[in-house]
Amino acid sequence: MPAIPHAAGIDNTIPFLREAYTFVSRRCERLGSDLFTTRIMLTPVLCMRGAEAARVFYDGDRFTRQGAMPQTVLRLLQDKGSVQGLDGAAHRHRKALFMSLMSPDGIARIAGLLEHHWREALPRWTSMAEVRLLPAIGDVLTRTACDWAGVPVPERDMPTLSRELQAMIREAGHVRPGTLYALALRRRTERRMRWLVEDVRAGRVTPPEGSALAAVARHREPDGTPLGSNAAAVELINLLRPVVAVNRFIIFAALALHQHSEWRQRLADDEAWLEPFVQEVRRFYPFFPLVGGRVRRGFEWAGHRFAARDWVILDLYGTNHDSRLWPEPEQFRPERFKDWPGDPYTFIPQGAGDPMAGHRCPGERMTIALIGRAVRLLRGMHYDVPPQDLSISLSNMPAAPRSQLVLSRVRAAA
Ligand code: HEM
Repeated sequence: MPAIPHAAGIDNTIPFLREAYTFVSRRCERLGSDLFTTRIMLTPVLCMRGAEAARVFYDGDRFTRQGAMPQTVLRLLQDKGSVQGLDGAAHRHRKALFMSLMSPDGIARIAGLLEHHWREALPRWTSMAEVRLLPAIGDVLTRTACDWAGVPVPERDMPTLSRELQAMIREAGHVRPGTLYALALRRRTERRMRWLVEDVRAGRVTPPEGSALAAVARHREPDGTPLGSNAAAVELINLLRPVVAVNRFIIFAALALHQHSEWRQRLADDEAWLEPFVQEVRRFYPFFPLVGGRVRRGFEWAGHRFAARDWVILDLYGTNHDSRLWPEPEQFRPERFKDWPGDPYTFIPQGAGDPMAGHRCPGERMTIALIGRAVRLLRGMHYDVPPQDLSISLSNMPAAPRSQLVLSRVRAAA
């Protein structure tokens, strides 16, 4: 069996944290291999990238997410009892709950709610000297997500909830004092959601029919017992938080409209460019750098023996920037998505494979719809982009322009 190359260094934790989005692909290039072994946090890990690696990682039940992420990331992004921690039939049963909420009607409704809350925020933005777009869109999306999910939140609590949800996303890639603060905030959000589920079950709150709150509160485990209220709270947050996280893609879309301004006109001339533009935003800009898994049962692939409990990392960002799959990957070119056949293993910003069967993100169509609606709303606004630091550090997970994209002189189009 040919040996898999080993990356230089006894332990690569510090380079991993420093290089973040480019850690895996740099070493793949250097070693001339799509797989290599190393140590991170003193633990042996196999890193891989590319379409074939994505297929192995996502097809079948080879990998579990249990024990595959640092505790802080796990607690901020998914937490115990969530769909991500389940495997096999139990996972598919819970996943069906998420997929049932992603109907074309449900997605059209959330895009309409985004527009409603965006237009509601616009008069405030026009009265401000400057609007910092990342948190401003985070606030709009918090309202959108709660409305869509049927989660009632008193107006006075909205800013706090928005701060809590945004902190979970911002701190997930770090271990620093802010991370502990975000964890404490998360506990508060979990309590709020647990009480809400208990209120629904006790008949004190009636959720809108067909809403996410109704579906989660009424969900039953495969053995017919109701989902525990802690797990229900975690799953509700698993619907709210990622909707708010779409603010990062929306500011990347705004940045693309600013830096590739010819696309404003092309989008105005032909609406058919909207989806290719959104897809290129999701490919080009950095969001989830990678996903981790642990081998469930031993298997062999590419001449390598994967033993049970082996830790494996799949490079999402590197696969989306693999020049064999995406020629000139560092060019922003929506044209590449014009007649794209939709391969589920080459373009993987939200995971790969079949979302019904594996851990691929259930919210991908929703994400595309939200970014698309936001692009239309941005095109319908006038604003200036004053001088600021728009650079994006690929060492910082999750990435964003350093300035968080500041707009000035915001006004609605005539
Ligand atoms: C902001 C854009 C988003 C990004 C970058 C993103 C990214 C991802 C990725 C990479 C995974 C796969 C993790 C794995 O393989 O273990 C995932 C899973 C997941 N995402 Fe998303 N996501 C986004 C939006 C959404 C939305 C809008 C929702 C729901 C409203 C959502 C809910 C979930 C859930 C529940 C899972 C776990 C699925 C499972 O384990 O089967 N995400 N997401």
